[in-house]
Amino acid sequence: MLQSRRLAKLSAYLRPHWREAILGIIALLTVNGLGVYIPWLIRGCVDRLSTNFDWYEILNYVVVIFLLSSAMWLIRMSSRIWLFGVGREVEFDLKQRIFEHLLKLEPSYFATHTIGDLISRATSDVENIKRLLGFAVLSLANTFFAYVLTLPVMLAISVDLTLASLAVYPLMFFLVHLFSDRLRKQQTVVQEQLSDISELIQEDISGIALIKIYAQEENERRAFAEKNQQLLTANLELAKSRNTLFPLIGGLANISSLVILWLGASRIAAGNLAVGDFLALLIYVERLVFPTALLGFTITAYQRGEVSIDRLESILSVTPKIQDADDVVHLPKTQVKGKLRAKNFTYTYPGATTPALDNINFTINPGETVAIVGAIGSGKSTLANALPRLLEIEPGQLFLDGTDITKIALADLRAAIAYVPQDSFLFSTTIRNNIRYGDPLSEQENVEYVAKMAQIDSEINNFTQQYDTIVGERGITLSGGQRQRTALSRAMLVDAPVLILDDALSSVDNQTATQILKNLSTGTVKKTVVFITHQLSAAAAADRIFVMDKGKIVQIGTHLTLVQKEGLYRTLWSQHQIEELLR
Ligand SMILES: Nc1ncnc2c1ncn2[C@@H]1O[C@H](COP(=O)(O)OP(=O)(O)OP(=O)(O)O)[C@@H](O)[C@H]1O
Repeated sequence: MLQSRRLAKLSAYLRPHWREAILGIIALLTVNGLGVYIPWLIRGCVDRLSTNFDWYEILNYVVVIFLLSSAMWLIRMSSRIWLFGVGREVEFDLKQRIFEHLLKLEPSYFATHTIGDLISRATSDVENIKRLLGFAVLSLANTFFAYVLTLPVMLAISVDLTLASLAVYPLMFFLVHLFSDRLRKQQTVVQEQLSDISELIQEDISGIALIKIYAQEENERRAFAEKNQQLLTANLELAKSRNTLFPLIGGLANISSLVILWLGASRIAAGNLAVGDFLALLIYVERLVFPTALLGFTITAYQRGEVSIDRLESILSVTPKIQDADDVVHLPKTQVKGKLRAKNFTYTYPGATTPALDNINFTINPGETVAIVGAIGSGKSTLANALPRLLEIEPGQLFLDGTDITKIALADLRAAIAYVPQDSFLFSTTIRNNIRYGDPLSEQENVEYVAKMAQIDSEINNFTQQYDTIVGERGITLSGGQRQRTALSRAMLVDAPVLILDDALSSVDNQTATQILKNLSTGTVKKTVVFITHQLSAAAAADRIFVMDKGKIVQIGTHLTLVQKEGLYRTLWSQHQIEELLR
């Protein structure tokens, strides 16, 4: 069952390249046909030697054999180019498919799958499938044709000598069968250990500062040594099985030649076998030795590929949970006014026992700036993630301009809602390209305009390379506040009618944050701004404030009305004032 599913997958990978595959297989068939015909000619030539022969005839044989051998060489080369080419094409397709598929998956998928493991699957597993479809297919087809074409001719020459020479084959196939299960299991372990190591390297490099601060180098070194040791053990086990099986196959295949040599020689001596037949049989058996001995490597390439198919398919078979509904509604950004509404909105994270958001109700009017404040873990980020559907939510709970957001085409919804998350991720490219990420062709004046609105323009101009400064892993490191304001500029450039800032100004001082918020609410067409924050003095400038506690909105009002009332907001405000005084 599993096997047939894998074969179905393999043929699906091959389908777009069937022409090259067929050409390669036909070329292999031709090569093997010639490989059988040439010894047949040699046989005739040798038999002529034992009768009265003329040199002209022998020369003819030599020329024909030379020409056929040259043709065989050319066709074999073409078969390799076609079949290895198919492997490379499939490698290209798979890498592209995996990447595109990963882009479609929801963020929660990446919370449960490590980057190291995904990278290992997209590289070394794809490489194994390339080898399966290049080398293993070529080798299997070659072995198959070698046997199918050679055996009938051998049998035609001598049935009993042929059967005697093949007497060791059942033993050989039995050995292959015996080892194949073990090899496959050992291969799976090696591939899993490889993923584990990639994961560890990736995580340790990302967390290098933490390792140093907590002086955990020795522990991490030990953890790595342990995983590395496990990989070594798994590799050695696999090598032991392979190194037992492969020489055995090669050795047994060679016994066939010895059998022909021994029995054939005694028959020639007895006058029961022509020298030409003997020579042809010897060449034919030799022809079979190489593909048979190669069978071990072919099996390895095949099994590695099989394990890798399973590992890749486990990614490719994941259906994106968040996708366009069947009755999708298109809502172009230019038509969106920016009204947001939540109706009895409840959200529980998968596996959680209590909801992160519990029966939330609100309406945010177009152009309104709403600050969301509350204790840590009260559900603010969950709400911010739910609005652009970064979380999988049930229909009928959240609405944009009166339309259920689960019905709005994802591309339209996300074009209408610009979102700046808590972690302001920047790509390793120039500040300009980071800012115009959502609109790569945007003019410099627009880039500068949004940078001014986000209060980062003057700092960028102080860098020697200004907007051409490279940031991120391959460039300079911006301060937390600079990163946040660059990320905010990026969100502002796409000019979406709704802007969600999830604690996106936490590293910016209160005064600058308040100024930025004011800048956001100016302009001809006012954006709807949802400003999640712990900075209460910046929140105070908002049109309204939602106060959240334990997954619920417990208060709604302006700063002035809320401070006058008994409740969580007043407590938070008092704390904030004390903190400001103590600064
Ligand atoms: N991926 C997740 N899986 C399970 N539970 C989660 C997940 N993310 C958040 N939670 C839980 O949901 C609740 C709300 O979290 P959320 O991040 O929305 O709070 P928040 O108000 O934004 O907090 P903060 O002010 O610290 O950013 C918390 O109890 C949190 O532990």
